[in-house]
Amino acid sequence: MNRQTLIEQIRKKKSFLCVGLDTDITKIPTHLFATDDPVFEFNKAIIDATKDHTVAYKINTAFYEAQGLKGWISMGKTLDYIPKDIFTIADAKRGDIGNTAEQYAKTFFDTYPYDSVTVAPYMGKDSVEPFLQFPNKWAIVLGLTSNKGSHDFQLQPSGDGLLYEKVLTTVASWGSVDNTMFVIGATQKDQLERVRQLIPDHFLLIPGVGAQGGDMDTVAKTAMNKDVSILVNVSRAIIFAGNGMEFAEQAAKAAAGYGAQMKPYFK
Ligand SMILES: O=C(O)c1cc(=O)[nH]c(=O)n1[C@@H]1O[C@H](COP(=O)(O)O)[C@@H](O)[C@H]1O
Repeated sequence: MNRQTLIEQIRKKKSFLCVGLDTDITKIPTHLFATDDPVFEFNKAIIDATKDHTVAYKINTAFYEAQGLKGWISMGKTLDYIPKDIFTIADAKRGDIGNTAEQYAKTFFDTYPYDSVTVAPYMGKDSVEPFLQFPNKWAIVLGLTSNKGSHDFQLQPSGDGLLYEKVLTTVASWGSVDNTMFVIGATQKDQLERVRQLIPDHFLLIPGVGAQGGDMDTVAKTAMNKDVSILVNVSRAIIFAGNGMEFAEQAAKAAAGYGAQMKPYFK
């Protein structure tokens, strides 16, 4: 999906909600274990319940990889089930030397035809560039993450600024606003303004709202630009809003709640 189409989808739905399908098999409702693929049945119901409010789904591959072959099968079926007009993110946080990175890009752009994949830039340019070679595909590069560990390196001084600032401006020079997004944690509210000074036009994937305590309004007010250019991810607070027979209805309610919070930002 290209930038223009994504922006059109966001404006059409008056939403920048990304639902995270972090499907932890130990947390899905027990009645689903009567089916032959409980993880996929869970995801299918969540997608049906939330798709009207959602412009993107983010599949965190860790929860599927942990299940081995069956997990990869459930992931592939889930990706296939997501409506084609909704942006898809493989949250795989990949990064390696060039020839290996090419295999990762092939995995999440061809074998599993996601629109985008999250990438860790620690290994530098030759580890990110392979993800920038595919038309209408995106590298979503970790910039300033939502976790406490962001203070260990990302928020440390580097040259005349902070390390994450150098990452944003350097990585932004490797690609374009049409194939590079950045992960910026909603919990980093003091840095959001600085982020937009450095990268005013790039799409941002913003996790950390909901279970991690990030604030939707602060994010919207500070990070939205003329093309909106934000995808706010919510995983656990939506997909595990309930845990019984009514889990999908409760997920729908939670997604509608986040959707309602976004509406006022669309004139
Ligand atoms: O790359 C990510 O998606 C990510 C980056 C980051 O800095 N923080 C972060 O929470 N995430 C992911 O975003 C999701 C957040 O999940 P919830 O806290 O349940 O909404 C998880 O899949 C995380 O792996």
